[in-house]
Amino acid sequence: MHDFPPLRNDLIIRAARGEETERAPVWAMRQAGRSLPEFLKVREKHGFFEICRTPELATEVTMQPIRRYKGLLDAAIIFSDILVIPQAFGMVVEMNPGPHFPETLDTPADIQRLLHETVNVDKELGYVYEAITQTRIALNGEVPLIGFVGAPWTLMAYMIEGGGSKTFNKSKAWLFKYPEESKALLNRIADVCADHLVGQVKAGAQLVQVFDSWASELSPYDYRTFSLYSLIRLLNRFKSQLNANNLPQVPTILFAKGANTTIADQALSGYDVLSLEWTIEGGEARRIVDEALARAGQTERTVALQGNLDPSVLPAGAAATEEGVKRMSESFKGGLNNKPRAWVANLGHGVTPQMTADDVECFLKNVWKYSKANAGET
Ligand SMILES: Cc1c2[nH]c(c1CCC(=O)O)Cc1[nH]c(c(CCC(=O)O)c1C)Cc1[nH]c(c(CCC(=O)O)c1C)Cc1[nH]c(c(C)c1CCC(=O)O)C2
Repeated sequence: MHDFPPLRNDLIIRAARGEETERAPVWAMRQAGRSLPEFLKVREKHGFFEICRTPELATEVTMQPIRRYKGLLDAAIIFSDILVIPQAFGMVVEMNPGPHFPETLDTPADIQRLLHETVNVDKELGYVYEAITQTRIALNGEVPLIGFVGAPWTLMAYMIEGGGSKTFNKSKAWLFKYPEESKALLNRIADVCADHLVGQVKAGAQLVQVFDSWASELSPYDYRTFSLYSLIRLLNRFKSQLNANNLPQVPTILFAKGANTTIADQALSGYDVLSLEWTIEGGEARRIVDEALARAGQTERTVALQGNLDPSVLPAGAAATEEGVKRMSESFKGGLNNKPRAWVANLGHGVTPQMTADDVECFLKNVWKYSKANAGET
């Protein structure tokens, strides 16, 4: 491990560990990206994956929102993509403008086409670790740095569909026609994802998030059987390798987008924080999580929650954003004396190019205003 400057803001780490905080820590998924004119400027000259693979550029765009929203953000997230894992397996992924795989996995026989049986993450993804180390130096202890990976199911779906999909017909056909081969593929992806997260922690990541963007496509049974099963394998391997390498057990966040019917199962999966889409209220999710923990006898554990304002509220303007943040804060608070407990404020999904930087700043300022203890009380 490198010697980095001491951390001056550990609010998100305390919330992720289940503590009450004086106000809710806040960041925004995709806070770096096309809502920022300074990002678009870098993008004029450099390709998307070129930025990911050039540590100086990745560091620069990771730092852009930290600089712009001076003091308002409680975390940075490393600029990279979930699709670096299929690339590490040897698949070609283009960004034009969405992700596109010229060659997809059509049947289990195609798995042989994956160049690597296992992936040496240091060799294939060392550029991410270099970017993380450079970003930690640039952050100078201002806020923690989040590392991330895609979830095995979401990555498998991309590798089979070749890009986004409305129906997920091809990837679901795999699950139902070739369940054993699908599980084997999910396991293989999970192991590489775990290794990639370990590499990120070794390089300086202080929390990690797993993005299961296509979680809501599966029935509760299939989510448990295929996705959550591989997410638990990923987590167990990650934690045991951190131990084996004398690395800190950093907080883990699971974003199973829209998978609201399996929140109780997610609560028992071992992740420290569950990130929610806007299709469930914070208070309702808290009740489900706490009941699941009580039923399982895990009363000493707290599972924190993250989220979950509908991102579409932001472009609707300052009044709508203030009203949305106020309602969100009321729903997620619940600590003693009206303090936020075990809550990381965020959007329910990422910042989009439809938002301006001012829209995002308005969101952040309102979280500061309404998530404070006693805010909004008369
Ligand atoms: C599904 C997914 C992907 N990538 C990611 C996910 C999970 C989150 C989610 O559900 O949105 C994760 C991701 N992608 C990116 C980050 C960077 C860190 C951050 O959050 O600021 C993160 C955490 C940069 C990016 N990844 C991408 C961009 C925009 C591309 C560009 O600059 O041209 C950025 C800033 C491209 C990308 N990458 C991906 C898609 C579907 C797209 C195109 C969609 C879009 O246009 O927004 C795959």
